[in-house]
Amino acid sequence: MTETPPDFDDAFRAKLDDLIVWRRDVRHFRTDPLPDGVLENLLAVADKAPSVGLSQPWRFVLVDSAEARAAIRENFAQANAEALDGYDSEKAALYARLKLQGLDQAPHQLAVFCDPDPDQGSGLGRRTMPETLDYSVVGAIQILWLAARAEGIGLGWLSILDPEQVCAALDVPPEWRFVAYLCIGYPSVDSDTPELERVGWENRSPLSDRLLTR
Ligand SMILES: Cc1cc2c(cc1C)N(C[C@H](O)[C@H](O)[C@H](O)COP(=O)(O)O)c1[nH]c(=O)[nH]c(=O)c1N2
Repeated sequence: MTETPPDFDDAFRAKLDDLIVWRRDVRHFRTDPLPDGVLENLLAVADKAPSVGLSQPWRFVLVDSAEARAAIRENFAQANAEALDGYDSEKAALYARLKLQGLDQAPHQLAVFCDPDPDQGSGLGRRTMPETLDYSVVGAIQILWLAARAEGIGLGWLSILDPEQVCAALDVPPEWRFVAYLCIGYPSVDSDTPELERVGWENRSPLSDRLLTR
């Protein structure tokens, strides 16, 4: 343990802002795998994320088998078809054209779960808000996302899935809660603008829409 922090100067802060601006949800990947050990190093970085009561409730499952990946693809196809049914006219036509996953190209795929009652942390900080465990898992994913982008590696979050089917397909402990399915690899497209904005699905709104003062 050391008490003397590194010097985070203006140049660092400018680069950090670039990293945050260029972090993208990636759906288009090159198929070449990451060099050995790179993904494990990124997970070790994500493992330093803050967590309620220092409980580290995230559970990572590397999805490598063709059988498991096929089950996820089938799950997505079903969930995406049902999602499409929820739109009509032009929005449905646009939704049908969206690419919302990188399952066919991403060389690495990671399912992320939350342990809903980890011994670690002894319950600290979560009695009134047990959902802070899931919040902690999402925080670890955000750190993984930025750490990957800093290496020029893309990450795409896929949630258009039936969570129970994901748990069954990956044969995880029944109490684990599914949080995210992540496609990881080198992006074949880079942009400082979200894809949903580029294709005309949605635009970002000003922060003032979300900021209240009391
Ligand atoms: C919890 C959660 C869940 C999802 C997403 C994100 C998050 C945070 N996103 C990505 C999302 O569409 C993307 O973050 C926004 O469009 C903003 O784009 P950038 O991430 O800035 O590129 C996402 N993208 C996608 O193509 N399929 C999906 O199922 C999901 N699901």
